[in-house]
Amino acid sequence: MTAPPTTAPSTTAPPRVLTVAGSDSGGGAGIQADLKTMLALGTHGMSVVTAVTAQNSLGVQGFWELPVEAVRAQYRSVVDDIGVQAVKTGMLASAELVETVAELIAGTDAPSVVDPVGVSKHGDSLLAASALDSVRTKLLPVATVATPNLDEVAQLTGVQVESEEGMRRAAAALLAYGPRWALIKGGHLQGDAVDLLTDGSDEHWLRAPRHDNRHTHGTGCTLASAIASHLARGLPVPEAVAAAKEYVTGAIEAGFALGGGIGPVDHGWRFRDQ
Ligand SMILES: Nc1ncnc2c1ncn2[C@@H]1O[C@H](COP(=O)(O)OP(=O)(O)O)[C@@H](O)[C@H]1O
Ligand SMILES: Cc1ncc(COP(=O)(O)OP(=O)(O)O)c(N)n1
Repeated sequence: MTAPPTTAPSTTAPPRVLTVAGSDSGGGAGIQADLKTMLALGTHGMSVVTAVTAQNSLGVQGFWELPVEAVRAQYRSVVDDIGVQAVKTGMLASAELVETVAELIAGTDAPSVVDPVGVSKHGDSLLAASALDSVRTKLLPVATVATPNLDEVAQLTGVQVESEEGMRRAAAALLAYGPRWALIKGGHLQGDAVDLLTDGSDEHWLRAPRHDNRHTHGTGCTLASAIASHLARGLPVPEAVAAAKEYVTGAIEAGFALGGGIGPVDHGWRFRDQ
């Protein structure tokens, strides 16, 4: 009789991506959006939960932060054993959590996508005002790509954007805090959905048709996780961002109604029947 194999035959593991973010009970944004995006893009998603929100299509009804030790322990569990090829951050809630996560990322040898989540689409604050300075001085300096929307970049830099030229000024102001690349998302402007990616010398304008669909909950989380997924697959930043933009544009076009308010983008749009 032959002995059973001691290990199962293994297939190659997909690239590993870690999201450090808040949970969205409604499943459209936060950790849930990140993990769905990672799966859709062929990567193995892992999570460090920073806060738990009670959230649905109508807004955020409440949130609870996790203790710093719980965030640190989740991060160490994943990174020390499994390892990561890219990290994405989202809702970090407080100055203490921002500083902890910045320190953890600084000690990790992987590219990072920092989505400096401030306020949800419904206007609910997800980051304490007292944490803004920690985002500027601790988190942005360790980011490979920082992906603020227009409200977030205005809060962080003081630059109010009303035009594509304004996006250039906002990107320059953001880069002064130290991220390698700035991706300024113009989703809240009129006309085409135009984003600017720049490292201060290279400039890439990403343009997509605006989809007139109110079900856009989770756009920012989805874009940032898609960028992290493509970075983990080994794409350079401009290519990773272009591929992520294509994915989020399809997800927005396919966004669907759920509940009585703003429904989610469709993370599975590429798998649906035509
Ligand atoms: N209605 C839309 N149609 C197509 N693309 C959009 C639309 N709204 C936002 N986008 C794009 O979605 C991505 C996320 O942007 P945005 O919605 O501004 O982020 P956030 O969720 O952080 O506010 C960007 O690439 C932006 O250009
Ligand atoms: C838990 C949690 N994290 C982040 C957000 C913001 O997500 P975003 O992708 O910017 O989408 P909108 O909320 O603006 O639609 C969130 N709502 N919840």
